[in-house]
Amino acid sequence: MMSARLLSTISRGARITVARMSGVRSTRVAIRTKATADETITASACADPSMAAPVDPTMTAPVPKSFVVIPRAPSHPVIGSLVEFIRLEPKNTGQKINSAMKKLAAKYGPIVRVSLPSLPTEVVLVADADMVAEVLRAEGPIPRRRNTPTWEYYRKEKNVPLGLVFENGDDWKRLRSAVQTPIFPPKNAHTYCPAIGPATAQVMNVIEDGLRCAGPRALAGEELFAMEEITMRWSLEAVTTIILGQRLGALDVEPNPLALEMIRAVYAQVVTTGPVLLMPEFVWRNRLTSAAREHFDAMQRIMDLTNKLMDTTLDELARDPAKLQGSFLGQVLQRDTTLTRRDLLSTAVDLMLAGIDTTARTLLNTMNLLGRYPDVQTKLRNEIYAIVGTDPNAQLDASHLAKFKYLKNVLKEATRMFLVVPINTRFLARDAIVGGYAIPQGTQMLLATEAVAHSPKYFVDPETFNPDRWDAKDIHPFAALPFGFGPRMCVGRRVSEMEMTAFLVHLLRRFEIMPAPAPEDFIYNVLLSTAGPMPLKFRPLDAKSAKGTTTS
Ligand code: HEM
Repeated sequence: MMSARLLSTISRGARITVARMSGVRSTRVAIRTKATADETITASACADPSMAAPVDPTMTAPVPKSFVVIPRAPSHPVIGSLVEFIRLEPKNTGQKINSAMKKLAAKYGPIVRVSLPSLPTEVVLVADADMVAEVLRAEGPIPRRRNTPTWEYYRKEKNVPLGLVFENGDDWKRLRSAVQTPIFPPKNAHTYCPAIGPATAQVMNVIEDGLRCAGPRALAGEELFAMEEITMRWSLEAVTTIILGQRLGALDVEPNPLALEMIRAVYAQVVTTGPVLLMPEFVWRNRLTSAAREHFDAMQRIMDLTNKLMDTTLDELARDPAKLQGSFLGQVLQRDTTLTRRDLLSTAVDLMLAGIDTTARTLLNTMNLLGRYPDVQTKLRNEIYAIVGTDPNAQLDASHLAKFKYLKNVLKEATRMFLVVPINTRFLARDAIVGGYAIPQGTQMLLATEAVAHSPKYFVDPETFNPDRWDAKDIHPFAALPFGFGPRMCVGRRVSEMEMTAFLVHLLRRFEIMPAPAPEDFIYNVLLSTAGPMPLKFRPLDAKSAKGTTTS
């Protein structure tokens, strides 16, 4: 067991050298991305030339076209292609960059050169699954993503490592290696399932109480019910339980003020990022606008709050090392690692920051879709009844998770239709041919993953919510990448899927989601979200309907 002394040393900020424990083999963690069968095939097919189509030696390969003839969006000094963005998305351009990019690809073609005010060099936007594949095949073993300049600036100023999300190169690999095994493989992600059971049961009571307070029409499912804050509180509670092994009290009748402050800070950080990044650097560096001040203030609060929570966990683990098994942080500390206290802090901040809003927003959207597609909802509920039982208090456990088939399709389809991260980035690790153009190593590529996932080229009737489409075997493997791809794929993917499964399993045994309109508008502030509250209506299921299929 890890000694209490070592743990208390960690909590005081010393460097962890070799955390050797009896019974635990001290192996470094290899990064593998065997995420799902289809991804495994894709990844190996990319790497293994023997799997490529046979080449006819008499045919000469077409000569790639030069980089400079790639269509180019008009650009001006300092402001880059901003004028063109405004032309394409005149209203609220700063929060519609993803949509402007979609329109840019429709106007100039699926590969286009763009200049952004916040970037020193031109970037290449691709909005085609084959081209996305070509880019990702050239990402190399340590893929590099663009980081957010304000985040980098802030962390350097505070002497905190850039962290898992924003670090690049060997420093990223070191962090990713340390966290990969405790969180990424489904088998390990699923071990956190029982831990979030109580919070998930509790949030159902919060919803029912909320409906009752809102009045008889809300309780009858006839009135819209605001779920944003409740879903965020649950998501925060679940992530904190998983990452730090702590119940925060975000769902209590009198929620822990710390939890509410965290939610507010995460929200402020997310909504200010887009507008701040459109400002020239000297403006945000000197905090010359209220958005810039709010942005840095939010980062500070997230860091302080996570630091406080982490201290509690480390003290607790120092007192009772048996608790190491229960949380992600404990699991990380059980391995042979050279992570410092600052590394742990930046990792915990990143996991919280990347894990709260993403999961909550995806769930809000999934609930809206299930309300609008009652047949899908009924089929899903029946699968849940068959696997977990009709008793709404029966707990989900890890053994149930592998049995869901339709629920997996529902989540695949919901995340295809609503990519909370609608654009991804990569720097090419080598010279590559993308869309027939020769693109030099180091070029920054923007992957318009949302545009691709909504393209009729890859999905018949793409705006229809059709989970059954995922039974087909011929879906382009790079057409829907809501969690990214390769060694840099979302490290929280399996945890997030497990969390969303738990939420839906509890929700659909307690409530019927009633039809409500589709969200009118979406905005993009680092994450994609609805411009207003997500339209949702719920009705508690009565005992009769809980016995079998329901209809609206
Ligand atoms: C529906 C929920 C989620 C979605 C759609 C999502 C999506 C993504 C995407 C697209 C990326 C970039 C991947 C790439 O570049 O290839 C990413 C990275 C990341 N996500 Fe998630 N995510 C979700 C939930 C979570 C959760 C719950 C956590 C933590 C518990 C998390 C932690 C991270 C981290 C740390 C990274 C950076 C990984 C790295 O660069 O090595 N995410 N996520």
